[in-house]
Amino acid sequence: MRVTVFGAGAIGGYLAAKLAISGSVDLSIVARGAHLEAIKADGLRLIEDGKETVARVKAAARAEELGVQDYVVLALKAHSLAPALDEIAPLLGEGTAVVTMQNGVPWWYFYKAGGALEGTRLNAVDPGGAIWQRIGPERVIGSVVYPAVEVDAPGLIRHVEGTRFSLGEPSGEKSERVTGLAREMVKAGLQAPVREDIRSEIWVKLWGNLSFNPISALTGSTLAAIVADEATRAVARAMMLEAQAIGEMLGVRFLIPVDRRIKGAGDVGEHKTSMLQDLERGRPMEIFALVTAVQELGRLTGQPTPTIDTVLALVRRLAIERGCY
Ligand SMILES: NC(=O)C1=CN([C@@H]2O[C@H](COP(=O)(O)OP(=O)(O)OC[C@H]3O[C@@H](n4cnc5c(N)ncnc54)[C@H](OP(=O)(O)O)[C@@H]3O)[C@@H](O)[C@H]2O)C=CC1
Ligand SMILES: CC(C)(CO)C(=O)C(=O)O
Repeated sequence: MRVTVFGAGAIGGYLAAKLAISGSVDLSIVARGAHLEAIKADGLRLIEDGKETVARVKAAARAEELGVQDYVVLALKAHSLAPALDEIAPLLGEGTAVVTMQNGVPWWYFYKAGGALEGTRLNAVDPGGAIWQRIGPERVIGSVVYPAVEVDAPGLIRHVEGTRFSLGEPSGEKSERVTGLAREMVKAGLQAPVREDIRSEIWVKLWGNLSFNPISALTGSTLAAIVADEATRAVARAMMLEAQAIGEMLGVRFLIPVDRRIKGAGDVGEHKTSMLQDLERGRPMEIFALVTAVQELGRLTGQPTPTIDTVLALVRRLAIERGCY
């Protein structure tokens, strides 16, 4: 099985290191800059449970060096996908499956979703429908990524916690391609449950990201602090209820109550969300996939989003001012 991880940063680097150490797939990565140079020189280094392991991986700057794959895992940030389409293309052949590992609303959301919006392209995550057209939603295996991972230095991945990558076909089918990939991930020591309704799980993760991430960026607060403060908790809750109404219009089942989801976020503790970390590092924030796309879904379903609109206006402005938009 030929697998390329495109964008082997924190999440992609973790997945690639685990698969490479397990050794049962023909694994390669596409990376760039100092990170790529370090991996080529010293291997992909993974710190997990306090122990460092070095994974020897085939690493390339250009996909042409690797050729057509059985699976391509897109582990870029959501806003990096469209600019990378030309670079991804050489990896795709007739039967190549593409696993999307971005947080937020995926660009393929309305592929095989059924209902009146079937086939709708989401401008917030796929401007002009270019990703839909160039990659093709029929290749997609969706995922929800739970591990927390960081890149500590070029070539050095630090796993913080969690091993679960839920997988699912947009159609809900338990196809050979999704179960085959799940088997390899499990062999590598990861949890890879195959879901029949991956969209509902995407929404439960998104529920926290669409609210806590921008609020943390705006306030500089950790998850625990946002939840402990009655006023910021109320803002997050209002955003989540607006999102829930949208999701339910789209047939999503929210299997946990909103207050339990809020408590779960608070229990993560003194953790800075990825959006706050990106802001502090001067990197682009995933506003489009986590917030703007939900606003767009609100417009498409006719659901009002007053709190989401307000927080989005503020965080967008902040991102522009700081060069992180
Ligand atoms: N990190 C985490 O703990 C979690 C992350 N996620 C989600 O996973 C996704 C990936 O996040 P994360 O791993 O943190 O992001 P990272 O920024 O760590 O990794 C993305 C990698 O892709 C590289 N990249 C971007 N464009 C290209 C390109 N054209 N060619 C080659 N490499 C490229 C980046 O390089 P460069 O640095 O040079 O831009 C970077 O190394 C996001 O959607 C995030 O929200 C979900 C759960 C947890
Ligand atoms: C920590 C958490 C769960 C915040 O909602 C997250 O996924 C992120 O920081 O992007």
